[in-house]
Amino acid sequence: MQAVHFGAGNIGRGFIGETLASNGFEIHFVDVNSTIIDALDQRHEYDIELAAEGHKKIHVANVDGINNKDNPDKVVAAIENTDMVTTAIGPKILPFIADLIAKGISARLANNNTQPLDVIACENMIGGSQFLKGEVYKHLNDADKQFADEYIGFPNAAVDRIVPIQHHEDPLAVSVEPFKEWVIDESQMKRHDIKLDSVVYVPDLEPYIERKLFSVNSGHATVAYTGEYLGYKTIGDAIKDEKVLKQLKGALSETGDLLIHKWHFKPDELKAYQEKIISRFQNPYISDDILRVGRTPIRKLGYDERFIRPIRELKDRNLDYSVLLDTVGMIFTFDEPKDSESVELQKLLKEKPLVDVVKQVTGLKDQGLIDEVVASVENKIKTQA
Ligand SMILES: NC(=O)c1ccc[n+]([C@@H]2O[C@H](COP(=O)([O-])OP(=O)(O)OC[C@H]3O[C@@H](n4cnc5c(N)ncnc54)[C@H](O)[C@@H]3O)[C@@H](O)[C@H]2O)c1
Ligand SMILES: O=P(O)(O)OC[C@@H](O)[C@@H](O)[C@H](O)[C@H](O)CO
Repeated sequence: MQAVHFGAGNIGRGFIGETLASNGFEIHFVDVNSTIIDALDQRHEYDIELAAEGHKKIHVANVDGINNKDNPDKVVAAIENTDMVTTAIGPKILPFIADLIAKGISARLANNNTQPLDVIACENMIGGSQFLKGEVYKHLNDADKQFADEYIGFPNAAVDRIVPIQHHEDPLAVSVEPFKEWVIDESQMKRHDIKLDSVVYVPDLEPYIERKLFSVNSGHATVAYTGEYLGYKTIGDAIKDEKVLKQLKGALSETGDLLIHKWHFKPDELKAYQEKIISRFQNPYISDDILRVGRTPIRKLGYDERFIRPIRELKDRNLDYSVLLDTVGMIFTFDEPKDSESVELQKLLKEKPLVDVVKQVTGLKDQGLIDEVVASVENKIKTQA
């Protein structure tokens, strides 16, 4: 079995690569980072280390690397014959790889390759694979689209494993937390004979992706933005501060209420899930930078993202969202010169009235909520000064 995986970064090598390799796949990693791609192509193997007592090593073999900037035709040829396509490159990058996937689909039609294929976006976003499908279809003609409708699936997925930015001499080495969870929407698949061991297949992904995004990611981001606001640099240091832990627990309590009301998760099971998440953030074997977890704040302030969506949906149900709103105020103070979206957000705040920036980045139309976000930001700017 062959897989083409876009994004040989932290989660790509540290989780998707591990899972595909342990299921017997030969993996063609596609990336624009020539250091990583050259090393994969020369060595055909790498090691993952578990960030836990014992530091267990997992060996991944049968891999190579293709640089899509230098060798786009090689990527298309790989897709033409592959059994699976996966991505972990970041939601905003998906549109930039869509044309290559489209060319791969056209090549399958030209060669009459009617073996069904699933393209699975493993990104932190709701509806990631279906979003990618929309981008891919922009590059297909009518015949290609008809072929893709029949043979190419874009099943949404949720992936969960904390993989911080890596600092090793070996560019391929990757240290990951032991916890891992990969869930795929079975109803959107075309290639039903491939069922990966250790992956959970569900008939409807929505409850799972919302539970993941609004627990792990809303919580993680709450620690990052509260921690940064209080002057911390890492998640591990920030979460030791009682104020940060209280903010995290408050945020999880609010998103938990939403998940229970909307999806009927059992309160006891959700509580255990949340407690596990808190302990994962406290893992002493991981050093995760606030800069990474808080990265791309404009994306994280999006309408369907980890703060604004639960806030909107809690408001619709007359439930409390005060801690989430308070945290949103702190996101606007996230001032990190190394993060281009943080720089852009700070620039917007200098150039435009606050209310316009809030409307632009959150996409909110509800004037009451817009006013509440503005008040929260003003409060945070005032108390920070
Ligand atoms: N790291 C985690 O803990 C984690 C966990 C779950 C999900 N995710 C999600 O996985 C995705 C990737 O995150 P990451 O932490 O691995 O990021 P990362 O920066 O480590 O990896 C992204 C990789 O994509 C590559 N890339 C960028 N533009 C590209 C392009 N045009 N073509 C090909 N490759 C390109 C980069 O060079 C990089 O190697 C994100 O959506 C993230 O939300 C991350
Ligand atoms: O990847 P992002 O920027 O959407 O979110 C940052 C972290 O919260 C995220 O990468 C987590 O580590 C991951 O989602 C854990 O599964």
